Amino acid sequence: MPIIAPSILAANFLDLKNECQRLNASEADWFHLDVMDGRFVPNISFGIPIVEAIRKATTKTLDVHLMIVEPEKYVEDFKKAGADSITVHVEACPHLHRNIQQIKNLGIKVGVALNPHTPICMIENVLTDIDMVLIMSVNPGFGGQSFIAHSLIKIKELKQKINKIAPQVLIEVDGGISLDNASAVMHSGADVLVAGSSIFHSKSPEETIHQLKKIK
Ligand SMILES: O=C(CO)[C@H](O)[C@H](O)COP(=O)(O)O
Ligand SMILES: [Fe+2]
Repeated sequence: MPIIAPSILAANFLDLKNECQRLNASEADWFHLDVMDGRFVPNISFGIPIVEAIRKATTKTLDVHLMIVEPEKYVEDFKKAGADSITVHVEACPHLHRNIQQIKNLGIKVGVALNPHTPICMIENVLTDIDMVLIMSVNPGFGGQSFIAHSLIKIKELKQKINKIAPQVLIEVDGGISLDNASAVMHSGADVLVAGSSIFHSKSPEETIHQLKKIK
């Protein structure tokens, strides 16, 4: 059964309290929070105050996806704001091993994200140090983009590697996930499905989450 992580980026920001309450009452497992800085990615989303506010609105896991440069300057603040896990991008971290240790020392889970063009081998030497790998199945920066088909090959390759050396590491897939492709993503080896538009822009987000949850 997949872990379902709705991406708040696609929620109605004017009615965030209600959106959180709906997710609380749904089968959603995690809240996925996309933080964008306008430097690592060509878009700015939200930051620490929103994470803090959402923390007050749910007891579910807050899965913070940092699409920012120099994450080491902010991870402590995101932990204080209520993050249960922080994922940083390998492309934004020239000292990735150090960044991972810093997040682990905060006592929360740590993930590493890979852009669509970044090969799996870039994280091979830290796989045993982390809790999760996030495979970006769109170019980061925006919700509502189309799933990049090559991601399936990448998920399979990562799954094989993880099975061999770090079977406890979760594979999270993020970008363009819908009821049409979620089954293929799961069969390729995913554990966590992030979905923004396909949940929040559907007729019934609760029902879409329920259908995603049923995927084997
Ligand atoms: O990290 C992200 C974008 O950079 C988002 O999590 C992702 O795009 C989810 O939105 P959607 O399901 O609409 O593609
Ligand atoms: Fe994300």
